[in-house]
Amino acid sequence: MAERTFKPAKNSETVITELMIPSYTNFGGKIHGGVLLSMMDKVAYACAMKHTGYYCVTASIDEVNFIAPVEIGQLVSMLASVNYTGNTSVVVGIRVQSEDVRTNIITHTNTSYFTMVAMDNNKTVPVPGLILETQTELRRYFEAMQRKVLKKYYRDEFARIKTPDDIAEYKNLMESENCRIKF
Ligand SMILES: CC(=O)SCCNC(=O)CCNC(=O)[C@H](O)C(C)(C)COP(=O)(O)OP(=O)(O)OC[C@H]1O[C@@H](n2cnc3c(N)ncnc32)[C@H](O)[C@@H]1OP(=O)(O)O
Repeated sequence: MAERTFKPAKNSETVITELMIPSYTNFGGKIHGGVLLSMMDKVAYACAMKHTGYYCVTASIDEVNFIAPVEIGQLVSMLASVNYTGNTSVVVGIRVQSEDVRTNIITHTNTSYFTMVAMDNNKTVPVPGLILETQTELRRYFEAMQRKVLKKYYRDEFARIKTPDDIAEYKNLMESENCRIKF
C-alpha cells in the first residue's frame, strides 16, 4: 500500500473575488443565492483540487445560511481552505464576505462546508492528509469531525422514522406547530 502523504492547509487556500453586476439580482434587487452558491462550488472545487491533485466532485454541502443580503456593486470574496481530510474526501470550509467598495466595510454573509470527493478514472481515490499548524486549523478539523457524527445521527434518525406508524408516535410534538392534522 502506498505511504500516506500529508500537506498543510495553507498550500491550498484559495480566494475568488467577483464584482456583483445587475444580471445577478433576484426580483427583490439583491444578489441571487444561486449565484453565490455557484461561486462557492467553484472555489471549493479549486481548493480541493489543489490539495488532492485530483478532479473532485461535490458530494454534499452543509450549512448554507444567508446571514446578510449582498447588493449590486459589492465585491464578493470566497475564502476557502481544506478543513478536514477523510479517506477519499475533503471538507472545504468557505467564508463568504461582501465589501462595499465606497466605504471598504466588509460584511460576513455566510459560511458553508463543501464535501468534495477525489476521482480518478471515475473511481474515488485516497487524498493526502492534513498537517494542522495552528489552533484554528485544529478547531476546524475537530468541528468537521463533529459535523460528520451529527450528520450520521440525522441520517439514522430519518431512516428509523419512515412509516405513518413511526410518525404517529411523535404526533404530540406537532401540536405546537403551525399546522392542523385533519385525519
Ligand atoms: C464539481 C461538481 O460540482 S460535480 C457535480 C455535482 N456532484 C456530482 O455530480 C457528484 C455525484 N455523486 C457521486 O458521483 C458519488 O455519490 C460520489 C463520488 C460523491 C460518492 O460516491 P460513493 O460511491 O458514495 O463513494 P464512497 O461511498 O466510496 O464515498 C466516497 C467518499 O465520499 C463521502 N461521501 C459520499 N457521499 C457523501 C455525502 N452525501 N456527504 C458527505 N460525504 C459523502 C464518503 O463519506 C467517502 O468519504 P471518505 O472516503 O473520505 O470516508
